[in-house]
Amino acid sequence: MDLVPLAPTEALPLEGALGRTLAADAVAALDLPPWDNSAMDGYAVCSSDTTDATAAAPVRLSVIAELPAGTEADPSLESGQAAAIMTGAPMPTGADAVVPLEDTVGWDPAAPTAGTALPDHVGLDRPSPGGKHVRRSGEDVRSGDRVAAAGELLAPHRLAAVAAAGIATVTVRRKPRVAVVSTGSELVAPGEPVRRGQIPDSNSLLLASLVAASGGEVVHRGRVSDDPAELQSLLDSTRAGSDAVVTTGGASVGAHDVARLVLAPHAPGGTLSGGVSEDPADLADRAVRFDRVAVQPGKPQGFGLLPDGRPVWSLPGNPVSAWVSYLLFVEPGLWAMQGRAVPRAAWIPATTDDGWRSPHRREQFVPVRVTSAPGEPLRIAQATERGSGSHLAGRLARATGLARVPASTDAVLPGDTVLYRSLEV
Ligand SMILES: Nc1nc2c(c(=O)[nH]1)N[C@H]1C(S)=C(S)[C@@H](COP(=O)(O)OP(=O)(O)OC[C@H]3O[C@@H](n4cnc5c(N)ncnc54)[C@H](O)[C@@H]3O)O[C@H]1N2
Ligand code: MOO
Repeated sequence: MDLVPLAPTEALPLEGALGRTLAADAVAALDLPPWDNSAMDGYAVCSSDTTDATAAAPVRLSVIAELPAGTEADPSLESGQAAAIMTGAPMPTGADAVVPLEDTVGWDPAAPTAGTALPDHVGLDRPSPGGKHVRRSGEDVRSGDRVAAAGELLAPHRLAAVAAAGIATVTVRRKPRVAVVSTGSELVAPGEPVRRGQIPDSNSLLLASLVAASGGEVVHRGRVSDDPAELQSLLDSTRAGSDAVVTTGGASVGAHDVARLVLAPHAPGGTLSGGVSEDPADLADRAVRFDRVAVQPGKPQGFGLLPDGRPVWSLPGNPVSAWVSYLLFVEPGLWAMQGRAVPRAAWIPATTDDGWRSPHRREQFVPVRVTSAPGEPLRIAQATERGSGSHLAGRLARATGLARVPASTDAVLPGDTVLYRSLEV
């Protein structure tokens, strides 16, 4: 993650900031609430007037005003007086408690409330302590307080909190601009007739959709053949307009594994292997490296910086492998580019209905679906019913998420607890 560059910042109106990450703290422009106000529809009163109220000897207060939400009026209450007040209306000077309508003498739940005349008097049959049903100015947020911190995602509820605090513009990270490329001479556009040897390219749609969900902007989505010149020319043509590149396919050890040949040209078997690197950085830690990582699926992985500085993730071509690899490696990378501090991924315990084998010393990720009814303890079952067969692109549609099995586990048995991440959103 240390290698990925932070996206530049920009100021945005709140309307366009959903899903962005704050690059600077959002600081309240107001006290919240801005003034003491009522938490109930009822009567604003002086609590000292109500101290002796009982059912046998109710207190009678004269009603001097009506205060709807939005009013600027501030009638000064004296002892013996009350003001009808609606939820959210400012407390009148002198009042320190609100008596809900339901707690007033003679209140009839069946009587119409709208359009009725203001009564002259209101009766109270119990004391109402000072502060009761009053929302204090500044009790939520004070002007100058931090409402949301740099690094936090502007999710709908956080965006609303920022708006509530009187802020109109936020400083956020620009969306990382990502080029998504499927590699493979066997790929055709979805819906095109396939001759023997060909398959529809599903990975570029998968990855572009995932990039958008991670807060990135897809500036290019396409496919190239296994001819290294095609991938190289795509890298060149997207250089100016993208901040990162994600490829699938050609990440393994085969003779035509184009991503590895082009992205790691100085590695053994690469297009420039045996030659002398002109750029010492190619040989340093920043260069793109291809490794076998201890996860299933998703073993062959490439990652590093291109000579132009763009991070590139080279994911395996098998569709389930591409999905899992994206979630493990690319999503955190795009979050890091947005300076996002708090990872959103939540893994929760679930009981599995079925069992399957898990590879020794590799953490396993299995497409699963929820089988429990809403409200029941969470249960899951394999979506593909054939382990994590990483080529089962069609059965992926049955999955609602992924289960995660630790590297130390060789077999999952029916009734075992595994970690589950929902991926329906
Ligand atoms: N000798 C070895 N062979 C393989 C190994 C290995 O370690 N040694 N690893 C296997 C594993 S595990 C994986 S995963 C794959 C990854 O290979 P590549 O990244 O080189 O992927 P490809 O060979 O290009 O494709 C694999 C598979 O996926 C299909 N595919 C590719 N792109 C797409 C796409 N855009 N949409 C849908 N399907 C796609 C492709 O047709 C292949 O069937 O390597 C194993 N081999
Ligand atoms: O790693 Mo491969 O992704 O197991 O199928």
